[in-house]
Amino acid sequence: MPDAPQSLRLTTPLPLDSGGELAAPTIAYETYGELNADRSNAILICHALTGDQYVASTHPITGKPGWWARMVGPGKPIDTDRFHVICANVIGSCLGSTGPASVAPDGQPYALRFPVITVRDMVRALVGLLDGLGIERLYCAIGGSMGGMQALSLAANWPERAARFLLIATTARHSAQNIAFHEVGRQAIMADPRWNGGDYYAGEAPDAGLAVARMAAHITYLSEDGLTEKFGRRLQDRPDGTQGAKSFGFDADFQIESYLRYQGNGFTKRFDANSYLYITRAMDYFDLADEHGGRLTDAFAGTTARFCVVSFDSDWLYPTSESRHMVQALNAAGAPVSFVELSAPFGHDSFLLDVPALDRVVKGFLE
Ligand SMILES: CC(=O)SCCNC(=O)CCNC(=O)[C@H](O)C(C)(C)COP(=O)(O)OP(=O)(O)OC[C@H]1O[C@@H](n2cnc3c(N)ncnc32)[C@H](O)[C@@H]1OP(=O)(O)O
Ligand SMILES: N[C@@H](CCO)C(=O)O
Repeated sequence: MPDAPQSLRLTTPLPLDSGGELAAPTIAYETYGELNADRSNAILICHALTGDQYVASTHPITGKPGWWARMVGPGKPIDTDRFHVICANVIGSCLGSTGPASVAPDGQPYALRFPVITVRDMVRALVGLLDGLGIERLYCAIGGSMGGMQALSLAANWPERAARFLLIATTARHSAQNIAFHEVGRQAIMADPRWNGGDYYAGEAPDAGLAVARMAAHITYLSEDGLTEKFGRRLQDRPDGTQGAKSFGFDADFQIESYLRYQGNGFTKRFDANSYLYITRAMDYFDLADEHGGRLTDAFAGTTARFCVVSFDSDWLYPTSESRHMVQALNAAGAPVSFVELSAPFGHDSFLLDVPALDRVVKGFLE
């Protein structure tokens, strides 16, 4: 079991890549397992776009198990009998860390007055959290998807803060295709009249736009084979009990339509539309080579850490070629790095699902 929900307020303003700063942001986090006497067994898990700090504990809104409960816990690949696990909600999000829905110093929600942040800004806040917790050097920093971007950013900008980095289903640079999908989602939110220029906290939220954004994004987290296997062209049972019949209208005739509507609507219950805008923007801006003078290798110059890079053969969002690119850069920087492409049918979200080979890789790397 985790400790009670925890948060830490940074005591100084957080400088941002945009040139601005965030006044004393709050970082909400969860911990699992005991920190040992010499503080050498801490693992930081960084979450993906819509993830949160509830990595292995019940989500306070959905009531569902933590998003990596299969991976984190006593005797699990990230073994909390051995490691002290920390997982924090990124700034810009909406599960307790400071974000656009938070109250600004003037007493009103930030909304679009919240500054545009980068992945490096998120990590700067995480480093502030580690400082506050008195953890100088992590045993390992781990992340999938945007979590992997954070781990990469930590490796590049604060290399002394971790001895190992485990990067899963991620990339060192957001591609044009990924920026394009994010832009579709943002436009769906902004086209919802309830979005109201981001100023909706006193009224109804732009759930219709946010649901469409999630539906479009969710497709990118899956794979064609996975969709065919799970739904194919099968028809959805209708609310009136009719089975296997087309409506000759625009109901959710196909199971995949029904599924996407369900995922889209469910998402609006646990996520803030403005946070979605800010976090997707941070991901789009992520380009580690560009941050380090144009050569990815230079981002890792002088690192003494060990790296493990994992990709999935069905992930077309962050394909294996992007992982290879990271591995080549790490090799060129002289870093010890192991790399594996795992076979799994679930697309990008494979890192969240039942892929026993991933469990073995994670456990093996931590040993
Ligand atoms: C670090 C992080 O990334 S944290 C964020 C990760 N979490 C999320 O993304 C949460 C939302 N996403 C999901 O649930 C993702 O699909 C996953 C990857 C996490 C889970 O995948 P799976 O276990 O394969 O579940 P699946 O995608 O099939 O969804 C199951 C749900 O869809 C519903 N569903 C399945 N078929 C249909 C259908 N035809 N019509 C309507 N609903 C359907 C199921 O009833 C189930 O509902 P429930 O979640 O309320 O129990
Ligand atoms: N499905 C996960 C991973 C996206 O990269 C999320 O919603 O955060």
